[in-house]
Amino acid sequence: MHSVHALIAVKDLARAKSRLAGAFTPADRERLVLAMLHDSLAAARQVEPIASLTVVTPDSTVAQSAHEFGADVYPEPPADSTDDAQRLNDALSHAAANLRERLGAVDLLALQADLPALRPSELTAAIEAAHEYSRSYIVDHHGTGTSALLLHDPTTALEPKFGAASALRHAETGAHPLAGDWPGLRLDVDTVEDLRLAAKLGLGVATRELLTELGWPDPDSRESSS
Ligand SMILES: Nc1nc2c(ncn2[C@@H]2O[C@H](COP(=O)(O)OP(=O)(O)OP(=O)(O)O)[C@@H](O)[C@H]2O)c(=O)[nH]1
Ligand SMILES: C=C(OP(=O)(O)O)C(=O)O
Repeated sequence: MHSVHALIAVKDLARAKSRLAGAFTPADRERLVLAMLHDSLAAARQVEPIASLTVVTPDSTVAQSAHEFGADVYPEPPADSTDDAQRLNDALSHAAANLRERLGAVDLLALQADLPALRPSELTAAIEAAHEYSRSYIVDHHGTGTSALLLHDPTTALEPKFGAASALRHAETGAHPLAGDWPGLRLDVDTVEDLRLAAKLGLGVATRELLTELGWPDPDSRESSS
């Protein structure tokens, strides 16, 4: 069984999921970010090859929740850049380098934190498929983003290229796109439409319970989506 160490990045809660600002109050949006993180971690924890789970974040509330959800925390060093994607990629690179300094040239997985419909079986299959390639990635459901980047090469760095058009940027830097019928693994939630799709697919417990408590989706949005 190949083992892999997983990294999950989450930015400051106050700035997170800005594309959901029209649908949720700031406090509810923060709860939703934590619920989706919880479900992503809960699914990842059931994946046998995942030897450790580390949440990379500058936010103390996220860090506390990550500990409660059974993950390790890598406190993000002060940012060198004001560019969001650059900050995210720098944070992941630092955390990846730190893991390899401590543990040797272990296999790595950078996984999105907003995968509330993720199934452990999908991630297990993806990790198995990734063993064929030195660096590989999973294209998101839009076909343009990346829901996970996997590194199985002791001599190469993770070189994360998350952000706009990251699927293309991962391809351009030599990573291999993994093929597989993994709808939950590909469904990163950034918009209300994504959330509806994830609800149709089947949400994890934390996100489902929160949305039920918030009365979401409201009757109007249900009508407009049918
Ligand atoms: N640790 C860390 N995580 C980040 C940073 N920027 C983004 N992320 C995380 O990376 C993932 C993708 O980020 P984005 O798409 O930029 O932000 P988002 O919060 O998902 O959504 P929007 O605000 O709507 O763009 C999310 O899990 C973010 O929390 C950062 O500077 N540091
Ligand atoms: C950062 C990314 O995701 P999103 O902006 O969709 O959360 C990405 O796909 O690289």
